Amino acid sequence: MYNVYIDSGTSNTRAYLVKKFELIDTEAINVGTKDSAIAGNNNVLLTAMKECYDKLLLNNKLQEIDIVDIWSSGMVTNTFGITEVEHISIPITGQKLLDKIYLHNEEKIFRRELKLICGAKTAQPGDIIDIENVERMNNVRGEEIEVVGMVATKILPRDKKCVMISPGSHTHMCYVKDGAIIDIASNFTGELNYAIVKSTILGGELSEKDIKMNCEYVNKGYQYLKQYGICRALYIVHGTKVFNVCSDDVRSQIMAGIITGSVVDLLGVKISEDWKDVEKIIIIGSKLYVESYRILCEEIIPDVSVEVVYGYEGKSFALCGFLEILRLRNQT
Ligand SMILES: O=C(O)C(=O)C[C@@H](O)[C@H](O)CO
Repeated sequence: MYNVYIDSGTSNTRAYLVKKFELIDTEAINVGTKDSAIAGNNNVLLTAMKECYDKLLLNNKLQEIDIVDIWSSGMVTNTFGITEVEHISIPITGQKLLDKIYLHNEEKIFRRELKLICGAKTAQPGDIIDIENVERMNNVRGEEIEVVGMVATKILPRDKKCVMISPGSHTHMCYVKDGAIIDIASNFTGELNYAIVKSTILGGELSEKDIKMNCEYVNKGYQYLKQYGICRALYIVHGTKVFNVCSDDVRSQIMAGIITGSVVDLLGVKISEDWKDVEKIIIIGSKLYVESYRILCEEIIPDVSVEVVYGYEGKSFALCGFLEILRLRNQT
């Protein structure tokens, strides 16, 4: 009995073949909802998802009939994903995600039912969101299942109030209490970095690799941000090239300090105003730049312990979250 789980974000898609509760195989592709938003329709995303799915079947000598269910989480429920499904309101637990699974009959490419795991929002049912209050709204699609995985694996201890930070195309900070997400703060980060790298003069001045972060340069970027604001801070990065003061690697670390600094500054404000009882900050990610979050959390919020985790027993936290959903379903 096999399930396929497809975790698809803004920029990437990962598909997992699961037998009972065991991971059998995985496939990934650099296509996400951003690509359907740019294309103006979701064919590119669905085709990429199906390509991963077909490879899993082919590589494991399986047929369509062997797959009991196909599940998907992340940006697939965004307007530009598979089909738009409203977020679920906080508080969010694994059980709530399971209870609200959305069944979607995908007729274009998969031609079968998909079980969609919904995202989460801070707005409550019935809230009217307008230009006056939208700044107080936050939402995730994909990070909620990662939190479920982190709670299930005890990386987020149930008896501690934690902030989970998931750096990515967008960086969300989820405030987790008693194993449930009770608040979120959302930021536009990786996509900003990508746009700067792809479409500005800085593109030719920054390192193309994911490089090791050094606190001296990350802190420098943060200081520029604080002192001058984002526009001048970015110009200073350009200035280091004009006046030939440092290498592309150093510039990239300064740049990380600027973008990450803007997020961690917000975290500092949230902790001093709303999330006062936070005991631990846990950052997840597999790339080296994620260290910039640890460096700046230690700098800006020195009283709260911070840890970077890269997954659990070789599994992504989204997969751990999905396995937890399967377990919860088995119990009912
Ligand atoms: O809810 C949406 O539609 C989003 O755009 C959420 C997005 O920021 C993801 O959480 C990124 O991982």
